[in-house]
Amino acid sequence: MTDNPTIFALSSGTVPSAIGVIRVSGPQAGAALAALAGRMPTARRASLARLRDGAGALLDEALVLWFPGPNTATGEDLAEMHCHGGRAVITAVEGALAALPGLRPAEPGEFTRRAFANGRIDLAEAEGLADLLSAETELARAAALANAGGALSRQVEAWRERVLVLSAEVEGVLDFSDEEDASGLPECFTWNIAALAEELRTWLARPRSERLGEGFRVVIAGPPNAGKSTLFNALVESEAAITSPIAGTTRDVIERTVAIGGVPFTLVDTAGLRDAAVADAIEAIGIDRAKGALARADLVLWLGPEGIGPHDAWEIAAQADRPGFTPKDSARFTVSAMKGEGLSALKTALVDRARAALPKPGEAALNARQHARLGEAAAALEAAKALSDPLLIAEELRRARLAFDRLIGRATTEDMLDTLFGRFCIGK
Ligand SMILES: Nc1nc2c(c(=O)[nH]1)N(C=O)[C@@H](CNc1ccc(C(=O)N[C@@H](CCC(=O)O)C(=O)O)cc1)CN2
Ligand SMILES: Nc1nc2c(ncn2[C@@H]2O[C@H](COP(=O)(O)OP(=O)(O)OP(=O)(O)O)[C@@H](O)[C@H]2O)c(=O)[nH]1
Ligand SMILES: [Mg+2]
Repeated sequence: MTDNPTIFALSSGTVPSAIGVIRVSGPQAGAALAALAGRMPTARRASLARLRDGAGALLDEALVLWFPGPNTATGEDLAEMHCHGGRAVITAVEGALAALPGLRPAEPGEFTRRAFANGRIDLAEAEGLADLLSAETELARAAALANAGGALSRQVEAWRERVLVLSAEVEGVLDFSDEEDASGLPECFTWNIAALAEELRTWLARPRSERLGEGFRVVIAGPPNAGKSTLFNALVESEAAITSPIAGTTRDVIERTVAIGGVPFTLVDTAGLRDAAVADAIEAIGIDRAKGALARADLVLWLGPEGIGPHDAWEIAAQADRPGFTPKDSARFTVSAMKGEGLSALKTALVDRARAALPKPGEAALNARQHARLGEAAAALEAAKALSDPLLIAEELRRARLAFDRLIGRATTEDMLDTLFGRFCIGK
């Protein structure tokens, strides 16, 4: 009981709310529920119960659930109390739980950590869950759910199996290496290693999952008064940037992360680019910052004269509603941010462009940690491919397998787990 305390926490977000779900996980979960509810509810069936503290005082009337382990979300005995979500209600129920022997409040991510410790989920699935909880867009949700549901883990298991088969072949050669007719490894062996390494390289080249949080970076640039901030405001659908007829209004780089068509974007407004000699000192700093932002863009929307923007920028003919506006042949889009004209075509094109650069919907994407481990596996396989000594090949295959194990958390360190589970909120 001391080395495995029973934990409890509010698992349903902020108070006050309509309903506050308090979860209890661990060996004392059943006893705790019985103590508060006055009886042991039927397993896996919702029922209404009066919750009372140790002195018999009524705390709340709540829906309660009892999930006996090990087939539960945490792999332990698990109880839930769906209380009224008022601050005092939650505090009172938590207080009654804390007074019971062997119970303590959960740390951030501790329920998920137990699910991992009990083999209910692996590391890649836990990371998927963390991403799912922080997903802000439809695309991020779909990618995180794929990983949380084990899409990446299953893929890694399949690769690991293939390496195991290859290892067995090498070991076979090693076992018989004393014999005279030891013919070495078959030709298809190297070919199989190469094919696997190639497959890993394809995965490594895919867009990374962090991109889903950061969004596709679109930088709006051009000379002063081109209508950059007005277009920026229209795209982020708020008056985030000041607009005015005075040239040099925007000085700072202004960023907003928004979802357009379920796809995450970071839109960036910049100071108008012009000769630093014409600009005042502050504006000149702004122009420097704008150049910095341009360097980090995934795509530039260029609102300036034809042909002098960044070479792969999209040229935008802005302020199309102005009297005397002359359409430009070179412009990819003609818009009036003020009248809202041409914006939907621009948005559609931006969504298409961003989708190509971001993880595909529902396709398992790699985060930085997973990418590093997979990179190690690929490097080991490429090394194995170049070797002829079976002993050395066996060693490289072991390295590849260790990298896969680390990827899905068969081999982990406490530090790594602290970092991952610290990402979760209390109650998850
Ligand atoms: N009320 C409530 N809602 C919730 C959760 C929760 O813990 N409580 N979850 C918390 O994350 C998520 C659902 N995740 C869950 C994962 C596994 C099991 C579970 O009991 N699994 C068993 C039995 C499955 C079954 O009945 O078919 C198993 O896998 O063996 C429950 C919830 C989201 N919604
Ligand atoms: N008629 C019309 N006026 C526009 C349009 N877009 C911008 N303007 C006007 O043009 C002026 C400059 O617009 P801004 O969006 O501030 O231009 P900017 O490119 O951000 O300028 P700086 O921040 O100084 O570099 C403002 O007076 C806007 O109201 C448009 O689509 N139609
Ligand atoms: Mg501006």
